Amino acid sequence: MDTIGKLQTLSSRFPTLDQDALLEILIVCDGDVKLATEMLSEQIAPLSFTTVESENNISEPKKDEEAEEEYSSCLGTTKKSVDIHNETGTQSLPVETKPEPRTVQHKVQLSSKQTQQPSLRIASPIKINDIIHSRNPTKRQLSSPSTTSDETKLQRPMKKPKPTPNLTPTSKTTTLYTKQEIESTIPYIKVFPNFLPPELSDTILDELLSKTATFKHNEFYIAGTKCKSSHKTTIFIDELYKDKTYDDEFYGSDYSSVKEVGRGTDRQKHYTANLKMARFLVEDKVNELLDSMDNYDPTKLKTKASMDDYGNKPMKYPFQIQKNWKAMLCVANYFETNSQHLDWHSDKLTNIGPLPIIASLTLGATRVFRLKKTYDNNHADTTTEIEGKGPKFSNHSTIYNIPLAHNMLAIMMPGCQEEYKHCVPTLTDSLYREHKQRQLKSENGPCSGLGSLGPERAPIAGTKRFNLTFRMFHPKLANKLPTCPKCGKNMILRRMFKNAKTRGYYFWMCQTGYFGMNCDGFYYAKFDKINDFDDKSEVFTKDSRLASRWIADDDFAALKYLDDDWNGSGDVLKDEI
Ligand SMILES: O=C(O)CCC(=O)C(=O)O
Ligand SMILES: [Fe+2]
Repeated sequence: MDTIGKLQTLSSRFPTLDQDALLEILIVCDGDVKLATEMLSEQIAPLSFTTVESENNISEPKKDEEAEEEYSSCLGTTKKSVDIHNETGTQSLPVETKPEPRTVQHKVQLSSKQTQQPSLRIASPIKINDIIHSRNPTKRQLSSPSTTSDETKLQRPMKKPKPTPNLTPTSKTTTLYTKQEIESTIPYIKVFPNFLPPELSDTILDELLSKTATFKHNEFYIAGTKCKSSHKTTIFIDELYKDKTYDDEFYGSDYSSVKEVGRGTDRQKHYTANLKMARFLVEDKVNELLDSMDNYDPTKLKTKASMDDYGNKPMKYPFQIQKNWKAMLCVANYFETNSQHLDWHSDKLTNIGPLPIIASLTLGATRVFRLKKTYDNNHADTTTEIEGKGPKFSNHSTIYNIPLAHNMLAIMMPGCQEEYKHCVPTLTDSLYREHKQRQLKSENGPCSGLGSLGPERAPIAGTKRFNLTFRMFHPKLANKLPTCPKCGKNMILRRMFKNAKTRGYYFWMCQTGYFGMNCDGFYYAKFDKINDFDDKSEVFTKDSRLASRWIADDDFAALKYLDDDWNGSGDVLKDEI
């Protein structure tokens, strides 16, 4: 059965859970529908519940508290339902977290064998209300017919409930509306509303609307199963770089089969004159940001550096591009309808290198861009035991929503791909309603320039939204990637993140291993010369003492282990994949 089929099976069994949540649990269960069903059943098996949603509920505006509740449940659905936890996860403005100033950590180290204690899985029961409130109109179409009636009783096979000795926290959801809120909460994001001259943004939008036929769905693999992305993409590339090798991640996929629909075909376009103009403005903005920081200087580095150690200017990170950032490539995403979405991911580093900058410009309808830390820094225990499957990684970090409006530039700065994952969720009716209400409340207020979901900012586009993601091929990685010492195939670049002891080490793994095949070819990444473009030394090594590591300044769990010895990949592949 393909993944879509598996999702449909799960959806018919658990019609109250949304597609993102089901997909995530399917991934956790390695594509095993039976296991996913068992896990979900364990949580809701003892329950017999009544769904109360009626057709009227979908279109009629709700009272504030109701909308708030549904909105936050809806936003939190992914995490909540995947981890099967029961908190409502509502968190409203103002944002309360203030990030630490960022600093640099660059560590080359030798250490003793790493040991990891798997922890026990602690599950909490689902609350019926959560299930009911997490329902949304989009899921309705995927639900079994019995759920579409006004009042339906769903009876699960009776199973003895498992004792729940401890409640594991769930993800909260917070929506960030203003530049100040966004940038002070997520230090790796910079936003610039109304970025392009208005005529240019409208002209490019027109141009893209006339090119929609060149956008295609991406194909990718989950647990060995071929899937098709819900949204579509196309590629604009600088003529100068059209022959560069780049891997399939630019198509939203890691898998080589996508090459056939991608490189060298009608999906690869040259920048048009207007896009070139936008590109240059984006480059100028990124370089302005880079120029406002000091270049990385290891001599200034202390055990734990902080921005203040260098005066007022923050220092760039060690392996990031230090200057002259170029938007050589633009992967354009196209969301035609509100239900088209992009699942949780971090953009792959293979060609763009460690600590990359990705600048994304939204044109057309406003959609929510969602971010969440890649690991859970508030809970030391990031693994849970899944029966018969060993320890699994879990993450209850806050989910942040950023509504991206027409002509808004969002720059993912160095560290964003390493520390956060992101997605564009389906725009449900409830999510839309909630944002409309907030927009009305804040008209002429501090959020007036931001946060209006839907087509209002660019009526011509209707629900259509384009997102241009500008990227730079890393000069050291664009032409020459390491090949697998075992099978000779290409390798992909990743960073360890699941375990605080090893978090931050970059490594190369055989791309076939990533797709569940046998090859476990592995190198550490060696980036000490990555910004010396004349240097010809390799960017990989077998010697763990030369391995390159970057740890975020607020990652105290990992910083604690900074000086520990660690000498080997050990079970890295098993742990990290
Ligand atoms: O559409 C967006 O805002 C995000 C696009 C994205 O994450 C990607 O292209 O990798
Ligand atoms: Fe992305």
